[in-house]
Amino acid sequence: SMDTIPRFGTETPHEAKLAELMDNIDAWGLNIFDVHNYSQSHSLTSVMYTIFKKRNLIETFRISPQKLINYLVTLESHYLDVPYHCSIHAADVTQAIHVLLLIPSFENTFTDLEILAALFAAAIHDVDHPGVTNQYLINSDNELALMYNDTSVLENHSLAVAFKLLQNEDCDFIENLSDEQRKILRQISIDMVLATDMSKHGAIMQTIQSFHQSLKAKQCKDSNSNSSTNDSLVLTEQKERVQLLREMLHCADLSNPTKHLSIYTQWVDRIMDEFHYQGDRERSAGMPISPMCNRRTADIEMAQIGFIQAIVEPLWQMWAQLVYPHCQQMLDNIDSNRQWYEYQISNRSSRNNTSDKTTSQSHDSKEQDKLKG
Ligand SMILES: COc1ccccc1COc1cc(C2=NN(C3CCCCCC3)C(=O)C2(C)C)ccc1OC
Ligand SMILES: [Zn+2]
Repeated sequence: SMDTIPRFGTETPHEAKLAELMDNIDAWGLNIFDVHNYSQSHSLTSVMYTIFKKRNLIETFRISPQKLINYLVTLESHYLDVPYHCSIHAADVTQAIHVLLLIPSFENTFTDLEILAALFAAAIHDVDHPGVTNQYLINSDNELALMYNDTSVLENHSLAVAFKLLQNEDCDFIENLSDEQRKILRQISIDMVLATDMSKHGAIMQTIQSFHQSLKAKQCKDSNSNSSTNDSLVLTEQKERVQLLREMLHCADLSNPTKHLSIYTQWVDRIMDEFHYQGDRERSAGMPISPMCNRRTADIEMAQIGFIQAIVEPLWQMWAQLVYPHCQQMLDNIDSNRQWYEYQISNRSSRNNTSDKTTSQSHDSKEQDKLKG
């Protein structure tokens, strides 16, 4: 008999709790760590399956639910158990791009196929990530660097692994797409995942500036012509729509500081664990230790303030301008989170001057509770 598919794609004794969490699938404040815990560590499968159902993609593309789940569970199992670049990060980025695609400005912008490709790209973008940077793979003569000639090594590898898994008959959930649709899905996914390579960040920032100016100019012209159009962006060229999707995935990938402090600090702990473990491997291999990867000298708060000021805030400010006022919550969270880290630093110095040494952890958590409000 057709064994029924569980409501969120995977069996869990906490289905009621998971249902409560999934009511927030469209919200920026979804707690992806709770989803991971209540889905028996299947956050990527349950988030993707819930989004596909909600967006009616299973009907639109005549997807076999069982093959979709087979693919998602297999993809999830090919994310490694590393602190940051694990399947929870993929689930987090996938849910983030789903929320960004819901912004009213994009109501009439993307085709169903482009939305399918964007969600697929987010889900696969870091699969089989070994928890070290491209530079480490290059410096350590890793076979992946050899395979991909030192160019976007991790990003090329994740794409290859993700598409390899699709060749499995039981996992080919896009079997009913036409050849043309499969070609477009593959083309958009490759473009978007390769754009998550941080070495491309500068180039993306360059194009965003000029691209958004041309879009705003276009938007004014359109709205003047017929006042009926709401603020939704209509882009005739697929190339332009893919440019937007590329930026959107990059924003989703760099969205940790745009989340509530209690979520953001968990991602900081995870990335520092991953970078420090890389630093340990570099130290024991006698390699130069990458910046911020040396657990003995790392200044976690300074690294976050630098990350926000140099990378995350400028990117999200440019993005928020295009979709104003729909991303103010992200900018507000970035600002309050940066202030919290600045407060930690200022507090650190005064704390060092006091005689009684309150343990930093309990002190911070008390501060954190105060800030939670
Ligand atoms: C430049 O920021 C940092 C440096 C060292 C320690 C910590 C930070 C700030 O914290 C984060 C950093 C990243 C990333 N940093 N980078 C790269 C790494 C190589 C250095 C040059 C460019 C940045 C990435 O590719 C990702 C996106 C994984 C992701 C989440 C973070 O915090 C939640
Ligand atoms: Zn990522």
